[in-house]
Amino acid sequence: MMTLQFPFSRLVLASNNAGKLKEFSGLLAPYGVEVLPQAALQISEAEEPYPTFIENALTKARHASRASGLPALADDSGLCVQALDGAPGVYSARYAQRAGGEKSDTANNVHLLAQLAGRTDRQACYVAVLALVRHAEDPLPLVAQGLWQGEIAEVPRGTHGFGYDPLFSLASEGCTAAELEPGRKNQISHRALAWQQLLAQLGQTA
Ligand SMILES: O=P(O)(O)OP(=O)(O)OP(=O)(O)OC[C@H]1O[C@@H](n2cnc3c(O)ncnc32)[C@H](O)[C@@H]1O
Ligand SMILES: [Mg+2]
Repeated sequence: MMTLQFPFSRLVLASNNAGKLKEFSGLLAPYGVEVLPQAALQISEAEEPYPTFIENALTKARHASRASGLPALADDSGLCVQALDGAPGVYSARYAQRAGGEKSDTANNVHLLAQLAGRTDRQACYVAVLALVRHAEDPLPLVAQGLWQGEIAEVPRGTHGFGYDPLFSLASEGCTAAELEPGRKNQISHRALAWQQLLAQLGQTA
């Protein structure tokens, strides 16, 4: 295990997604940094109005840092499906809601399957963009991205993970992301890859 000195001992995790929080607690565990989910500090959810992951990630990080006075790490992520011209993309959390349905993982999965009905071209990519700001006005945030290629299954399988994981099928693993052990997902996911990129940058700047 690489030992690494963080330039700070505490940070706010600028997310309200329980699945992400669980994955980040695993990813950050070895580094001895105290991680505070923003809800624990009564920080409101930031607006995510932008068309790119990076803009939304930075906005979430700055919002949490401004409210807490602490460094903040944000993740803006989503699923990009080739046959749907990259949708749901930055709207992944709000996919069914934007079509008049409810805001839930189940509704999003049902909507995605409906959009792909009859399609055999089912390639997709998970994207995660991380932004780490040392303070709210940080002019030089650390930014990293990770991509994870898969295919959208015909039926959901598996109970681990969150979001679109039951539909995200991995040829190399022979299962969906929701059938992977959480530790395995945290080695190979878009979020894990982005985190490794961020760590490399921290190594350079610490
Ligand atoms: O903004 P925060 O508070 O972090 O939580 P969120 O769920 O709204 O997060 P995003 O705005 O980044 O939307 C990302 C959506 O993309 C999907 N997603 C991202 N990463 C995923 C993963 O590892 N597994 C399954 N679905 C994922 C899932 O539907 C998320 O709700
Ligand atoms: Mg969000």
